[in-house]
Amino acid sequence: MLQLKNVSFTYDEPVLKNINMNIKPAENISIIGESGCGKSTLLKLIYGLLHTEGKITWKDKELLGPNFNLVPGEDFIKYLAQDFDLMLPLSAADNVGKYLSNFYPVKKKRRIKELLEVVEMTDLADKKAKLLSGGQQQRIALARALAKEPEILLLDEPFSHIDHFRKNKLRRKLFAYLKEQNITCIIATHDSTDALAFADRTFVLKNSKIYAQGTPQELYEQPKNHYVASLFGDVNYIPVTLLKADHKKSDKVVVYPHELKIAESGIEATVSKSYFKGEVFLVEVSAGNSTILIDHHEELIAGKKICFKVKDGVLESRIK
Ligand SMILES: Nc1ncnc2c1ncn2[C@@H]1O[C@H](COP(=O)(O)OP(=O)(O)OP(=O)(O)O)[C@@H](O)[C@H]1O
Repeated sequence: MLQLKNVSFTYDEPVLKNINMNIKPAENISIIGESGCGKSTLLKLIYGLLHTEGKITWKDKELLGPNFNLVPGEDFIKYLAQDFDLMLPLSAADNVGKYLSNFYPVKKKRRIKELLEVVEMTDLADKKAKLLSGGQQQRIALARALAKEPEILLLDEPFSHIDHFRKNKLRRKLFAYLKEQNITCIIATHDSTDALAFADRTFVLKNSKIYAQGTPQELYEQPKNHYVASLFGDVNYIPVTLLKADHKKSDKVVVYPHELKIAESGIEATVSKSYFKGEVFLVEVSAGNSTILIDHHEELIAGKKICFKVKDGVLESRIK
């Protein structure tokens, strides 16, 4: 178990205050939150680059941090920072094998080949790192982080430079590999797909604290509020009275665009814009004083009068 007890950190101002987490071996955790909320700082504290007031333990052994370790960082943890820190004159393969022992050359070669396959870089194994694109460098840095079979892998925005086409396949491959190898992984991310599809649990950071936590499904389906829901993409925050005329309180409710449907009757609205999203159009409408986003199968022209409804069961599950 990786345990964080009252982990706090201050640069000029407090960035993290009393963070508590219990993470099981082989769990995949995502940390999400707006830019500057302290995600990278938390990874640096766990790795041992920064010293914390609180206590961090792995399998009941305290990780003492940089004030006690001559070389900051723990051997059994690999930390992939946002700058990948590759040896640019070396080839992709040599970068992956950089920290592997030369004592068993056949084993080393096999390991490099295996990792290049995980990150789909086999074809570029001999190319110098300085000649690789940003996304290719990032994939090599990922493979290098995995090379010495860490017990814990800390990833800071690991797919930020990788194109969409490759990202989804790479993510599926990487996270399957981590589960297979029982590697505990904590990923700091802006990308809701990392948090939704691949994490066992997600922590939301805000105002220096853990603001919400749960399985991705719990956080998405029952978001604590608009802030948490908006980390997963477009979301509406609608006065309940607009959706339910007999509602007495002045509260608002989170409704995702796919939870609304354009119908023959319902709440009256005027279309202001349609955005092409691939599978659907995101239709922006105004109703009362609210601007609302609705997923719809076809484009609607600005000025068109429509009616919409909330899909069955959504309001009942969100209104307390
Ligand atoms: N070396 C530093 N000295 C002073 N302040 C810092 C330093 N590094 C980070 N900060 C500040 O600490 C806060 C948290 O930074 P951190 O990089 O952990 O956020 P983050 O959530 O990872 O952001 P992003 O998503 O943009 O990478 C920010 O306000 C940042 O400006």
